[in-house]
Amino acid sequence: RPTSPIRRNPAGNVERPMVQRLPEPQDVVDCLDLKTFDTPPYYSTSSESFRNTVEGYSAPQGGYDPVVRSLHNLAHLFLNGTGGQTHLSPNDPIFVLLHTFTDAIFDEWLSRHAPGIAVYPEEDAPIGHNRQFNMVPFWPPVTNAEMFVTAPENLGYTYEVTWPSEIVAAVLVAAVVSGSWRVPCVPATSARLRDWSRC
Ligand SMILES: O=C1C=c2cc(C(=O)O)[nH]c2=CC1=O
Repeated sequence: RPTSPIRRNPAGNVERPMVQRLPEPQDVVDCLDLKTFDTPPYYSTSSESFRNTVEGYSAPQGGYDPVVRSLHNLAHLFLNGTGGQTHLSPNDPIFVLLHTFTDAIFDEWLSRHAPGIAVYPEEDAPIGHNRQFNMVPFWPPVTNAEMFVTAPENLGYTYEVTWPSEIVAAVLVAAVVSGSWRVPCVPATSARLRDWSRC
C-alpha cells in the first residue's frame, strides 16, 4: 500500500489564528508556577490544574477557556499537518521531541513542588486516569502512582534543561558582562540516561 509523506505547514492554519504561534518561554514559567496538580473534573475542562495546563487545554496561567490552546497542544496544532492530528502525530519525528520536553516540564514541576501522591486523583478521573489504574498499554503493568515520581531519583534519567527564568538571568548576566544586550543562544534540552549495565 502506498504511503504518504509527513506533512507540515507550520503556522499555516489561517482559520485558527490562535495556533499560528508556538508556546513562549514565559508560558513554561507560568505553567511551572501552578501549585495544584489537578482539579475536578480531572478532564480537559479543568481549571487551575497543572496537568491540564501542560497538556495545553488551559491558558499557561491555568484558567480554562475552550478556545485556548497552549504548551503541548499548541505545539501539535502549530505543525498543522501530520503532527497536529492525534491519530497520525506519532509519525512525525517531532512527536518524540515534543513529548520529551513535555515530560521534562512534568519532571521539573514534580521536583519544584514535591507534591506527594495524595494530590493525584484517587477516583472520579476518566477511565484509566485514577491513581491506582494501570497505564495502558505498558507491560509489565505500571500504575499512574508509580510514575508520579521524579526521574533522576526514581526512573534512571535526568533532563538537562535551562529553564526560562534561568535564561532571563543568563541573558542579564551576559549583557552586564559583555556590555551589550545581545541575546546568547539558548541551549537545547538534553537527557542523560543512567548506564544500567553498571548497576
Ligand atoms: O496529536 C495530537 C494532536 C492534538 C490536537 C490537540 C488539540 O488540542 O486540538 N491536541 C492534540 C494532541 C495530540 O497528541
